[in-house]
Amino acid sequence: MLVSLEGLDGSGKTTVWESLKETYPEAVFTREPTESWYGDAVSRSISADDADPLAELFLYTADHADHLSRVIRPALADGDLVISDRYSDSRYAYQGATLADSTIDDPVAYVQSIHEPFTRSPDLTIYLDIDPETAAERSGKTNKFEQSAYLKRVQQNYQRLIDATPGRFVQVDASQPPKQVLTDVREQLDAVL
Ligand SMILES: Nc1ncnc2c1ncn2[C@@H]1O[C@H](COP(=O)(O)OP(=O)(O)O)[C@@H](O)[C@H]1O
Ligand SMILES: Cc1cn([C@H]2C[C@H](O)[C@@H](COP(=O)(O)OP(=O)(O)O)O2)c(=O)[nH]c1=O
Repeated sequence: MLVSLEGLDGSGKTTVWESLKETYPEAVFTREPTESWYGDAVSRSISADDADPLAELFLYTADHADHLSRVIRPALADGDLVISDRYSDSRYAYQGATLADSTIDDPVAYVQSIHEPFTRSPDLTIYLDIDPETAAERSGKTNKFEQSAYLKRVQQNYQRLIDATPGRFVQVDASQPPKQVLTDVREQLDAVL
């Protein structure tokens, strides 16, 4: 089973993901961007304020393709539980926002369309729900994605994804104290496992 954790920067995904390692020690814990050289290229792009948004989309997508073939598909073939800190919805929501002012009519649909022939959808996506202002504060506004106006667009895109496939998502109130967020996530996971 493939479970993804999604949400705005600062929503607490990594905090939850780290804690889940104790709860599910047998699971495969992974993340996007990955730690491969494709992930390194993505990190360089994140730090570049003038990165071309379309070039950046393809860097993230290359990292995802490698992640799928090297980590996700083999782990699922072995019957493992896979828990990924960010996955394809991050591309739909974030690059859907960076491409909003481009010549592409419907960037979210476009980004989905380039994934559709090869990706593997998560079985469950836990969305850590937080308002963009709190998200920007918590994440420290250190990169170009961590600004509240941009995160507002990203949030709208996530909402669109949730509305399109409500059965795949569970939402957790990420404004709660960390302990309660973790309890809610564990409850949701235990219910499906
Ligand atoms: N529920 C929470 N309430 C308050 N602060 C939190 C909560 N969860 C995480 N944080 C803090 O917010 C910051 C970002 O958390 P992090 O887990 O890295 O988020 P993300 O991976 O979604 O960007 C960290 O300083 C973390 O300690
Ligand atoms: C995976 C992914 C991340 N991102 C962005 C979100 C983050 O701002 C940045 C790095 O992701 P990440 O390291 O998960 O940041 P955080 O822990 O703060 O959420 O890359 C995308 O724009 N598209 C993607 O496909």
